[in-house]
Amino acid sequence: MADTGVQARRSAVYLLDQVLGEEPRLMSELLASGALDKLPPDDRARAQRLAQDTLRGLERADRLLQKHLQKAPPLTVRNVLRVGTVELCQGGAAHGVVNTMVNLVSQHRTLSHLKGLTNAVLRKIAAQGPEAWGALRAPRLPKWLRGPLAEAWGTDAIAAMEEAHFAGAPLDLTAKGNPAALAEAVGGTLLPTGSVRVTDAGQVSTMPGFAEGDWWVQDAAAAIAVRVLAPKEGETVLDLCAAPGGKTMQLAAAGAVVTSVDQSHPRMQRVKENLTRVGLKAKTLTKDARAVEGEFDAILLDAPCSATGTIRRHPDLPHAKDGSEFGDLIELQSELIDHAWSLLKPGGRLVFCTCSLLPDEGEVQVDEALERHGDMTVDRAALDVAGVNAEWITEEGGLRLRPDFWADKGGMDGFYIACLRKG
Ligand SMILES: C[S@@+](CC[C@H](N)C(=O)[O-])C[C@H]1O[C@@H](n2cnc3c(N)ncnc32)[C@H](O)[C@@H]1O
Repeated sequence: MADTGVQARRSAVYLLDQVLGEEPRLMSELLASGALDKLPPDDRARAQRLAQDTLRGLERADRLLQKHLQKAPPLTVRNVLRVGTVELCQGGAAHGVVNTMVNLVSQHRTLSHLKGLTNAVLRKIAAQGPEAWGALRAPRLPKWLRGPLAEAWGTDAIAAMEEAHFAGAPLDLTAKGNPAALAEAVGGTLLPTGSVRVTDAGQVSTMPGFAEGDWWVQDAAAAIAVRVLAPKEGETVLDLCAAPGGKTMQLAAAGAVVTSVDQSHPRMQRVKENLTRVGLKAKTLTKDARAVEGEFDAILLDAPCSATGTIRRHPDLPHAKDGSEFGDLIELQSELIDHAWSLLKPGGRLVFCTCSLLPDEGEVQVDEALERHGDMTVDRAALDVAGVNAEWITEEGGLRLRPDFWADKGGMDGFYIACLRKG
């Protein structure tokens, strides 16, 4: 009889081979290019979860494994051992995990000779690993990222962020209507900022209200940007870099007349699908944000960035990236701010945000934009939003959100948000 866990584990190992390979790929890219499309939905979800759990616990797994390995086996076998170790240390049944992992290696075209090693190592892990696991530190970020973050926030803060990354993220929802009613319907908690948090959520599309379009998935920190912009009924609002459309939907739900722009065709398609599902309207444009014309009452710019604030959800990022493309992103962010500024009516407001933990993509961008634009001021009053803690407000008047904030509630994505007023 086929063990459904075999397919999911083989696919988890495949994902890890790609993320940790010589030409590292992001999991989101792999999934978008159909890497798991042949799997049934349950296996697909399980493969993703196993790969993500393994990436979150990679340092711990490697520490345990190194005691039992004289030299590093080929990457695929190392990843089989890593997935097995994480499963065993998180309470997986020893017999099932070890047998499946040994089978994966024995069925491999070129690595089958390593099945004995796989068996021996995982049996030792099954005996000693689970106890040792809990005593190990939360895995550290790689040096290329830990260095600049420690410089910006201090080593204690980085350690707290690493704890948050290791803990992963619950599911946050934004209600189209009443958030308290949504919290009750889905068995979630209403967060101070109005998002609804669900722990141990199952498949999103089977949750109450999904088919009816009552809500969409959106991290609580990401949802704050639109609350800072505070759209009013009938205002013209431009949402730049909008896909997959979480903020477009918030703006449209508030009654604004929304123009939603993203340069990616497939991602814009998702904005349209999302709007249809929730029954909201926005004008959608697929183009470079720097080519948009017109004049708007308010603009939201959720600029492309390092995404270092989303590591709780994307534990592949620190492994698949090395920071080399961040310089180009930082330059693009200032070009986007400048163009957005040219589209804003006098008296209008631009909310600039990034899901980044790097000040160069947040605080520094705003400081520099203020130097370039004599008619730009920071609107501190806009940060007076329910649930926003005064300690999160920065010197220049933006909001610095970090994954270690709300630790007792399950954390939040790292974000930077500032409201800039024209004239
Ligand atoms: C952080 S995501 C946006 C998330 C979105 N605002 C939401 O709330 O769902 C950044 C987006 O910027 C888009 N993008 C990157 N460069 C762009 C450009 N020059 N013009 C327009 N969109 C761009 C990417 O395709 C991506 O969808």
